[in-house]
Amino acid sequence: MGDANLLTFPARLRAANLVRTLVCLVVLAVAVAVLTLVFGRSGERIAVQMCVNVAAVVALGVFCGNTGIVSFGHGAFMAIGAYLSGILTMPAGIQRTSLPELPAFLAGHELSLWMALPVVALAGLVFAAISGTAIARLMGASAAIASLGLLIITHGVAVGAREITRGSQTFFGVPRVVDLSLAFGAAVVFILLARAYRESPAGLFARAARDDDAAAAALGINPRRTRFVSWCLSGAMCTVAGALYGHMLGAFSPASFYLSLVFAHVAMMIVGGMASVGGAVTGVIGITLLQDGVRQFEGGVEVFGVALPEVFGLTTVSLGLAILLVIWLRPAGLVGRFELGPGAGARIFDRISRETSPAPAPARVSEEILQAEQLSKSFAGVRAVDHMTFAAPTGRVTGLIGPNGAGKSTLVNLITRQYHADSGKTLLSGRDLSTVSAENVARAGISRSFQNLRLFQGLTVYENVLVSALAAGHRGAQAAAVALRELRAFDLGDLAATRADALSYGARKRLEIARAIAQEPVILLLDEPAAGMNPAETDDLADRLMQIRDERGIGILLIDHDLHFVNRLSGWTVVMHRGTLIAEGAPEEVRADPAVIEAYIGRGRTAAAITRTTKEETFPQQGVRP
Ligand SMILES: Nc1ncnc2c1ncn2[C@@H]1O[C@H](COP(=O)(O)OP(=O)(O)OP(=O)(O)O)[C@@H](O)[C@H]1O
Repeated sequence: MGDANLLTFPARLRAANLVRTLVCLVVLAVAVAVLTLVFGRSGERIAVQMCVNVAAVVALGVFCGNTGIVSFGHGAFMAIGAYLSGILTMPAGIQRTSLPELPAFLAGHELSLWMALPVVALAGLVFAAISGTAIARLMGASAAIASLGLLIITHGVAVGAREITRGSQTFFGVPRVVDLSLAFGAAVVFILLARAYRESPAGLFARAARDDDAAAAALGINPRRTRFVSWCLSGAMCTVAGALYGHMLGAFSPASFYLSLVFAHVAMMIVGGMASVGGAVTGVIGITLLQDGVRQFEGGVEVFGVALPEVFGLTTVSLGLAILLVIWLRPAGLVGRFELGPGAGARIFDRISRETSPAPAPARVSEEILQAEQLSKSFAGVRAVDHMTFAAPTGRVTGLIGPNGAGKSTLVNLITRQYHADSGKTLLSGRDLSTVSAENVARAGISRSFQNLRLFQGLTVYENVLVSALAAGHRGAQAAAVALRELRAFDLGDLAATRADALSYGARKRLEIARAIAQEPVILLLDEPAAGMNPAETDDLADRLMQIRDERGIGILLIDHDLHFVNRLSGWTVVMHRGTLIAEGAPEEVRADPAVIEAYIGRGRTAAAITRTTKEETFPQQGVRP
């Protein structure tokens, strides 16, 4: 990508996102049109149900797609929406007979659906905020199981609260006011909302934390908060979808929102592809057509004169088979991670693209100093860091070297609070960072790269850097401009639209540093940035880092096994061995220090050997730890 292309990239990305949204809407409109035009009244009924399901599954995807956690709890929100809206809109006469013991504050409102929906959404939001405080603390399978627990509890309460829900009996008298235009309109609004959230800073933070919790925290993003926000929005939307579902059915019971509905919705989301809104839409359309097609056969039909028997449960079995097949053949779902690329968007929307100029280099940082004081950390008897004290000021590259297992990475993890120190302190210009969270260390101005690459694999190169600029507090065009500046600084412009997991190793390394720098840190911690690079790439990286240090005045703590690389950059070298500081000083002094020579090479070798030594000679055992 040339410079001109890079400059229009943010605008083209916005255009591509607009195209993706339009594609979702057009696909849904075509499916609705085909159903109603080809199958008449029965097709219209299916289309209404399909649109309500699109709303529900898109709402479910707001949490699942952005956080990567499968939730089963959304049936609970739908039940709350359906019952609350049913009670608020029910004609008073019917309510008196069907719910004679309804608490007074709920009785006799007779609201229109439009008046009831905001109340329902608010109730969903409150319920989501309460349940979300627990669920957002969890990840993966634990969060999924907790959401299932929420569904089971809510179902139990719905069955038990007879005076409000009629228990397990049918709850009737809910005005059936959801027609095709309302259902389609709701689906459109939900798709727009979900797309807008996905591309917003909050949505991008959630997707970054989904891909790598620790790396997101190292940028100052609070992963729990991203899950909480996604859960709340998704919960409120699901409650509204539940209200629409209730007003579509007119009569329902707690079982209507229990396992079979939840299973169907999760199946739709997984079959279409959990990672995108388009996946949710595709899944609902595909499964709806499949279910309605199969249902024709469930009661027994005659095909070419052959009478097929009645097969009870055929629809559920076919749904299960569809899931198994898709998971087997396309684990990421039908739509998968495929999304219309920015290139295609650019062709359509080039004329509306506005150029973004890369941000100028930030002002030089003020003088600050990072200090570690007596930091210690043990792992099951291994003293990884032992009373380490050193300082890394701004405007200088401080080299941190030592043989394998010396404790360098552990030290960095202690500074960034990924590990908690057993004792000792970290101070940034006197401010104690030893008790703050990893996010707050990042916000204080310390950013890092990881020894074992931790990129946001599902995001593009541009998004990886953009998320860092957004986390640093930039917004809109300014965030885009900062991202462009760092992409240029690390020669990643050509790869802006490429997903991080498709990059070469050298480009991944550069991207991780570009992402850390986009945070505009005061101190940058680089853990083996040149590992795996060839000599030309290493030299190139050294040039880029020196330019950044000189232009911005930031301090760099540089760990690497390539001593030529470290010596070229650093003005001060700190040497660790077995968790302790064994030497520090100007690089040439340190090179001649007998303790350093002994730690690295053993007795009997000369200082000159260190300078001559290539990293392969010195560190034959250097490996990559998971
Ligand atoms: N999470 C962990 N759990 C248990 N032991 C650990 C952990 N992290 C580090 N260690 C141990 O602490 C010691 C120091 O490891 P560390 O990775 O900090 O060294 P290093 O100097 O960065 O090594 P290298 O140059 O090989 O990356 C080693 O003995 C290592 O096995």
